[in-house]
Amino acid sequence: MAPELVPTAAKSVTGFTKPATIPKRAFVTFLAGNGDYVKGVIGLAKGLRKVKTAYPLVVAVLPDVPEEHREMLESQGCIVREIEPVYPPENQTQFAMAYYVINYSKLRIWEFVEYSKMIYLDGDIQVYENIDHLFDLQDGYLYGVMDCFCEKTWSHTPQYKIGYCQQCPNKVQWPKEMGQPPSLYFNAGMFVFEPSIETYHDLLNTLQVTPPTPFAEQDFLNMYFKDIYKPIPLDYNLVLAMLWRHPQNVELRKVKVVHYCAAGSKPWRYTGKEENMQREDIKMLVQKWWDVYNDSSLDYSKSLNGSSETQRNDVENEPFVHALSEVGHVQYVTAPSAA
Ligand SMILES: O=c1ccn([C@@H]2O[C@H](COP(=O)(O)OP(=O)(O)O)[C@@H](O)[C@H]2O)c(=O)[nH]1
Ligand SMILES: OC[C@H]1O[C@H](O[C@@H]2[C@@H](O)[C@H](O)[C@@H](O)[C@H](O)[C@@H]2O)[C@H](O)[C@@H](O)[C@H]1O
Ligand SMILES: [Mn+2]
Repeated sequence: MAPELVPTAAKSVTGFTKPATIPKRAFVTFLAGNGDYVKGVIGLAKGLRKVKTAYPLVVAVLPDVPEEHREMLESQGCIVREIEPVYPPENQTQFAMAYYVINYSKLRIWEFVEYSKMIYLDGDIQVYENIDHLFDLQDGYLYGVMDCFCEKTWSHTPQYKIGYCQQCPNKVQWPKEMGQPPSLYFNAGMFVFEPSIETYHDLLNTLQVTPPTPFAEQDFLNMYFKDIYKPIPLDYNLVLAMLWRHPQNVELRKVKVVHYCAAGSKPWRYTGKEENMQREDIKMLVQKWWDVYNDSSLDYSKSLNGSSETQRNDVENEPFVHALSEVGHVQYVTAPSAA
């Protein structure tokens, strides 16, 4: 039985004691529809448990996610939060994928202000090594991994047309007559951010006056956060196309997070028929995803050894303890457990 941790209240400058404000952190993902993406989110929940994260996974669900799927997520220890859809202004845009229009609803996560810092992860992402340290990145910035412009999905862009990609900026020089090269651009399948009501309202207001573009909310987020976006290494969000577009940039053994976004690579839909899907590295990564998804020892109820009540308290305490230690000036004293 873990020793009871008795946090002493933080001493404030006025000498009055007040409960330490506990900065809460969480991972957050997004789920829409009644289809098979719920498998992606369940896999993500089990993967985060396997790497022993100290933080919970919040799932922002659209109203069309059925009760059965919500219960499956709760039984895997997820915190399910219903959000209202967000639609872009009336438009004739041809999105790179027609369903991208629902991805604007991701913007609702800026409203989750009970959390001081969150890491957003798409449902088609898996975490294979602990990335909790990303929560300690300096506040005031949005962190994400630079995307690649070389897939056909980018064929509508000037950079694709001239063969320019930020992943190899020296291969094709950006022609002066085309003005400035594109700003650094992150893949919106994974990013570290700080929820904020002011930012949330400004995002929604700005969206309503911003003509939609092919990569939907990903384009919009890159435009909105252009001045505070900071790139982090691709080990934190391997966009699979990097394996064949920029293999020189990838050291697979160092990769901590894999993003199954290449056409045909969603593990729960994998047939191996699409281009690049017969590659040995793709087959290995798809199998790796299934190994986590099928590992019953990672199920929420089974991962709590001892009495689930006691262990659940410890599990629930972990973020609490972690958060307390974050606050820095809080000293806590271990005391013999009551039992
Ligand atoms: O039918 C859908 C389509 C998308 N999504 C969510 O929206 C994210 C972004 O879509 P997707 O990952 O398919 O885009 P990609 O990264 O492949 O471009 C997914 O990961 C899911 O979290 C969903 O829940 N249901
Ligand atoms: O709604 C737009 C989506 O745009 C991004 O996916 C793209 C992007 O990664 C391209 O670079 C790839 O070529 C493409 O395959 C992939 O689908 C995000 O992963 C997703 O979360 C979401 O924001
Ligand atoms: Mn994705």
